[in-house]
Amino acid sequence: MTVFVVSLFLPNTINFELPSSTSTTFPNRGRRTRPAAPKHAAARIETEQKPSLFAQKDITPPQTPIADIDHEEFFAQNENPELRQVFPKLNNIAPSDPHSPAWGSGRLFIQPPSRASSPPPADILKHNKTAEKAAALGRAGVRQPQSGRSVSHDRVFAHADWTVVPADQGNGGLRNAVQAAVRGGKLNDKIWVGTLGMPTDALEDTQQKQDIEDRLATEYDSLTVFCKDSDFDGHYTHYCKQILWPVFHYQIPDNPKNKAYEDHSWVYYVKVNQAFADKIVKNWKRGDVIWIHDYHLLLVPQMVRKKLPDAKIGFFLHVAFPSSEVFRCLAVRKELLEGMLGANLIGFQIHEYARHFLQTCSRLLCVEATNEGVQLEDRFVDVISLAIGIDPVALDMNRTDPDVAEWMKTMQERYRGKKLIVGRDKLDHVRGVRQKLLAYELFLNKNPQWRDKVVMIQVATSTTEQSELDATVSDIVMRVNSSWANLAYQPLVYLKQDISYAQYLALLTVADALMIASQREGMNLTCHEYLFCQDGKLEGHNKFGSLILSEFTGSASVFGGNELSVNPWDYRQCADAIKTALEMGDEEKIDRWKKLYTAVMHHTAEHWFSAFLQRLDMAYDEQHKRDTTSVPRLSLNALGHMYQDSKRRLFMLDYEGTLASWGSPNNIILTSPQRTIDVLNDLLADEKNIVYVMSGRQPEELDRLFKRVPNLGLIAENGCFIKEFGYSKWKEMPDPEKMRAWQESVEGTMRYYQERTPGSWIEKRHCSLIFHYKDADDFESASRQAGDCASHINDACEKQRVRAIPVDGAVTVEPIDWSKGTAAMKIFEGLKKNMPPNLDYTSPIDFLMVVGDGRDDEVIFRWANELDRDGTVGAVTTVSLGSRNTEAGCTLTQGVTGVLSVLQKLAAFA
Ligand SMILES: O=P(O)(O)OC[C@H]1O[C@H](O[C@H]2O[C@H](CO)[C@@H](O)[C@H](O)[C@H]2O)[C@H](O)[C@@H](O)[C@@H]1O
Repeated sequence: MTVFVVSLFLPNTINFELPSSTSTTFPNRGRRTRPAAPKHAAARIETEQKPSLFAQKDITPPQTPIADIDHEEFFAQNENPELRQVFPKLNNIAPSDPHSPAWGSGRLFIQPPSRASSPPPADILKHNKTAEKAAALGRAGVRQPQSGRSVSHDRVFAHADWTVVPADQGNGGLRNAVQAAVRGGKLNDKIWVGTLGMPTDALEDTQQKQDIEDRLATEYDSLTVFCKDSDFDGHYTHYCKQILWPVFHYQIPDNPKNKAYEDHSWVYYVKVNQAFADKIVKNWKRGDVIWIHDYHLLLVPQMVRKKLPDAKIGFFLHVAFPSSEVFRCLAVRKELLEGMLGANLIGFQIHEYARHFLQTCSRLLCVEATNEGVQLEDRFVDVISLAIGIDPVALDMNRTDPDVAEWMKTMQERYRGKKLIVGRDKLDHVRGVRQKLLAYELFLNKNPQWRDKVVMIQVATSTTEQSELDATVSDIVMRVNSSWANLAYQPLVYLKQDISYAQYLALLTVADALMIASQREGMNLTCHEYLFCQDGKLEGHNKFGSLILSEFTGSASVFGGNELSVNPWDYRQCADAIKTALEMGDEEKIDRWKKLYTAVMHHTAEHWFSAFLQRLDMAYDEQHKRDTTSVPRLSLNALGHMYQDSKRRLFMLDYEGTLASWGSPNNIILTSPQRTIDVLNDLLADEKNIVYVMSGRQPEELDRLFKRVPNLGLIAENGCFIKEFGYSKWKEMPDPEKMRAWQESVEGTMRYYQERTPGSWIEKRHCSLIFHYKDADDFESASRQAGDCASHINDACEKQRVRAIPVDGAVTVEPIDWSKGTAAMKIFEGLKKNMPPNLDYTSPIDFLMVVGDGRDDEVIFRWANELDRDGTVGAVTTVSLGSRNTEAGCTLTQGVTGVLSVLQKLAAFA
């Protein structure tokens, strides 16, 4: 079995070697802030290629979860010279949050320039004459020549030498997790699927391109997805960065500059997602696992599902998932949700994002969402939260590099006698660098005693041009320094460029506090790496520094309040937190750090990786068990034998959709077809048979329907009322007072939505309320209202023990504590104690048949299967109609007619 790890960027990219005279003319030749990459490429690849060293050399792999692991013991066990060979060089791994540089812009490597221009405006895209029209308007949309390059010029790349190097963009957390899983023996066979993260039009139709693809496939376990430069630019720079990234991080599009309402770059998002799906489909073999990552590829799960209905697909969202109120601003919200729902398992970093997703599906798609996942018409999609973490083993190795020690020494000398507050963040609005600096300024203003004694070092990496933010931040930096600096002291060191990995580790180790002020962030692994580096293991260090962390990061949910939690919008609170961090006594510092460190060591990258795949296996098996294509057909022959061999039989039969076709819900005088009445009477003619009919309808309706079937047992309103077999009185299961109480409040809410949905109506039953919108004038908008209505009721009514369930064209609100399952249980218990008056023998039930067609029948299938499993009933048959996934033991595809004819045949055996 191979695991396809699908992520926008491959862990490797290409570095070209051009004659120096030529290369200088290419804008992509970036400033080298790190040593030449190829040297490290080889080392990194070695790490990736090696099979589990733990497995090879009898080194004890860390068990997951490793919360209780003793730190000393853990590293002592893994301190092995062999292991060091796996991490021979620093810079083999990057920070877990590496901050990708802008695509196609000045970078570390020599790569072709992009031939993309900005995506054309929406009105241009609608027409075929794109080029002419754009040219006539003199607007972007046709490929414009750009300075420093030309199409013929960049062909030089097609003949240049090249090497594979570790990419400087992408998800470092994911890469480290894959590496840790390989090392830990949890992942034997993997294939990365992704792009090179560089423009590739210049390589079009060349042998070079083929060679690169082949080399990556054979030597680096990587399938390369090639897209046109303009497609990738539209996808990544535009749709991902300008629409999805801000919206997923709550940058609500309420200003005219925001692009969330426009969708011209959507077509590129679709194209790139499709290119990924095609690549996967082409290479997938039965048994392979597909694990797709992050917001760049939200449509891929469904695109793959369309072609490979049986594939095992997982999806993990690394960034935050916003509340439904924010998500609904996206023009293509349904497509995005449906794209994700192509997976078998969807993972989020924390519970809050998973809950938002479930709520959003319920509201916008009007589907049933439970705590476990989303019930679609024909499939269930599991939803979990599982926080990613860092790889302590690799980090431990890498920090012993002499460069780290060197940098630590330099910094200690430079900042002797000063407390250091550090940070490394991407410079965009979401990461809150501005708020952080303002808080620091306030802290210095309020605490003169600290001036001269504290330095904040802020590294700000920039991915896209954010000139306004850039200017604001620079102003603050200047203001702080001009207010409080002197010849020997600079309170704020601001580096608007990335630093080497050695400097990064040194910075985290010598710091007294780390401050993260993200307005939103999926997780934030920088603070995990910081806590790890603060363990005092490096010579001369015994830090246990404080962590000031925005409450809006995923990591805050993992740390359980042991950090100094701040709201980055509350500058006063942030300034106070800085003071607290600097003045905290050792005892409290160590106590907090220990708890935080335990959390870091519990949520490791390796644990995350293997736990997700385990959950995916479980979800897939469970979903497939229920898939009707793998559920056998009912065998009449076997059923007949069981029927004849039994002494006392119980039938539990659903009514609408099973014994009769669905009637109109507002048809007051509902009648049962004669054939149904006859079949039931035939069954009841055999005194060994006890027959119950179950329905969501009210007792009065069922009385009317079955007045010509004496002795029939009835379950009304999905289990809230029972009329026992052979009796004539109904028993109401719930307390009628309680029912009245919740109905009163829920009806008000329902009425609100109903009034806004022309053509909808409310049906009131004794124990349930139903909002019908099947015949609404505008079905689309009605289903949105219905989704909101369901979600509103579910949020408000948990205490009243009722739930709203979206069903086909309606939302049903009913009590949680009563169902067909609870009714069946009660009836069965009763049968053990009391004999129905017309039966004069005492044999226990040895034949049980349950037939149903709806989701509400699943509880009773489950109940009956349990009686089968524990041997309470000798012969149990559970039958589901239709094609929805089910827990029933077998299926019947001929609908109501099929059910009636099977029952008729059984009755004839008497
Ligand atoms: O900038 P992108 O190329 O679009 O990628 C977005 C970010 O992805 C990674 O961060 C996300 O995943 C991390 C690990 O799960 C998580 O800690 C972080 O909160 C997420 O935003 C990557 O680490 C960042 O550098 C990218 O900017």
